[in-house]
Amino acid sequence: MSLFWWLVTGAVAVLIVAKYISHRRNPLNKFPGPLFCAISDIPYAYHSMVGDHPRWIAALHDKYGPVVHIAPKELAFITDSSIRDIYGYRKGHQVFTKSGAYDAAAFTAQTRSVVNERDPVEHARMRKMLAPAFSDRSLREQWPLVTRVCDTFMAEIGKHARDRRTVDLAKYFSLLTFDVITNLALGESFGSIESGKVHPWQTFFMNGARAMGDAIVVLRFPVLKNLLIALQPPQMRAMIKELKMHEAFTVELVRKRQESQIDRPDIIGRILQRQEVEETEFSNVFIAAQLSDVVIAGTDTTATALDSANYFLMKSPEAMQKLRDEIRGRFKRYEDITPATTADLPYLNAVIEEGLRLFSPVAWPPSRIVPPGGDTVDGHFLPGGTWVSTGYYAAPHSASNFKDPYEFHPERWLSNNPTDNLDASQPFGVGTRACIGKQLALTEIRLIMAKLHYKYDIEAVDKNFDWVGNAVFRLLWDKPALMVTVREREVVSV
Ligand code: HEM
Repeated sequence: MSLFWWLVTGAVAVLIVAKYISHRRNPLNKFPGPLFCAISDIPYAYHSMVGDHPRWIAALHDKYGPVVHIAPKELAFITDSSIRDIYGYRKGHQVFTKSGAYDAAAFTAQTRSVVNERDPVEHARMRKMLAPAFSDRSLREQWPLVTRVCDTFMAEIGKHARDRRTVDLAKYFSLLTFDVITNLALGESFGSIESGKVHPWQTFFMNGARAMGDAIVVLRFPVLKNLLIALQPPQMRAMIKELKMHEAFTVELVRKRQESQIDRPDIIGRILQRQEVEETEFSNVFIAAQLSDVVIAGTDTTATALDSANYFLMKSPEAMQKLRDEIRGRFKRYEDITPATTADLPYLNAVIEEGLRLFSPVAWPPSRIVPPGGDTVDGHFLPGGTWVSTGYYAAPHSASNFKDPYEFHPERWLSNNPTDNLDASQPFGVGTRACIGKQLALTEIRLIMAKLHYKYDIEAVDKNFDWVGNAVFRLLWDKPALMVTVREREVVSV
């Protein structure tokens, strides 16, 4: 063997011994899980890269129980009490801050933003700045904007029905939620629905989110990270170029709006007003970073919720019929369907909850750090610095929380339910870092569902297609087409 191979073999041997020693000393070793996960981040990274991460975590819980050692310094949980311990407020306990994984979710190196800010005080400042845009009053003022976009979507779907063309509902939901959010967040209309095409800027956003998913993995391997920064392979250079274009484009939108003095009840308008209240001037790049978060966090998530609710309904004719009966029984005219009148449709709400439970749009385990000095999760004392999470996908798919966890039963959300632990499904998160757009998302979803199923009968083109099973997870879900036929129920004016 040459000297080179002796050196390589020696280096590998030293690495294995070092890993073994640190493994023996790791206090998390007492928790169950695969040995490879306990000594290396490789399994975590591998499942992130192949796109089955949420399913992998769920399978580990099925095998090892409610707490699993998923990476050397990281544990995953699935109980509702772990959700409260990790993400909620506990009197006398310190906050579990977001983990270093969130450093990957950076819009720019110049500033942090509401999603990736890890410091609780700074985050509270950002949340306060954004809160007025998501207040009940603000949302009420924004409904005409949302309703207009929803009606454009309905008219476009109607063209497919009249021409007897099939339609990719997943694509159209994505165009719809992008048009809604860019209208609200930035006061800009990109007309994606009318064009039937994904706007290049939406592609920037989606590519940006995927790049963040890859960066989350790379950050786990500091040597690899430094190597990539030093070598800058072509894909990375292209990605950085795209991120910079995205940044410049968003900052320019903010600049234009600052100068225009338009008074419009949208999210950017509320942020600009906030400057006057606080008597501070936020930089354009700071505002752009917050708005970019809102667009990334609010577009694909809402579209995924619409996709899954409709996919599962098309697989369950009985549930579909109950939903149609509820909506068509409640509304005499299409014009009567509004954000206010759709708030209290019990079956519709149950369908949405169940879709979110079965296919959580945020399916990545949102990790937090146990504070210095250590703290308990689910009754286990954990050393400070341990990364912990409750899987928004894994928890609702565990038979320890839900009966027949992989089956679509909206009824579980309707009446006293002794078999399911409904608190274990928290698709919008819990605590100070929970979703700021929850009310906006739910109202938008209810409005679209009610309008769609009032006016049209939709059916899957291929009734056996496993749409959920074919979705790949890369921070967001990469979803296959959801091909449907649409038939107009009756002549109703839009
Ligand atoms: C069905 C749709 C949605 C789901 C399931 C969802 C889910 C979530 C979850 C689970 C979190 C916490 C993530 C974490 O801890 O890492 C979150 C945070 C967030 N969401 Fe949503 N979201 C949805 C729609 C929206 C919409 C429509 C908006 C904005 C218009 C939005 C804006 C945000 C923001 C800004 C955060 C960060 C909050 C913070 O850290 O303070 N989301 N969302």
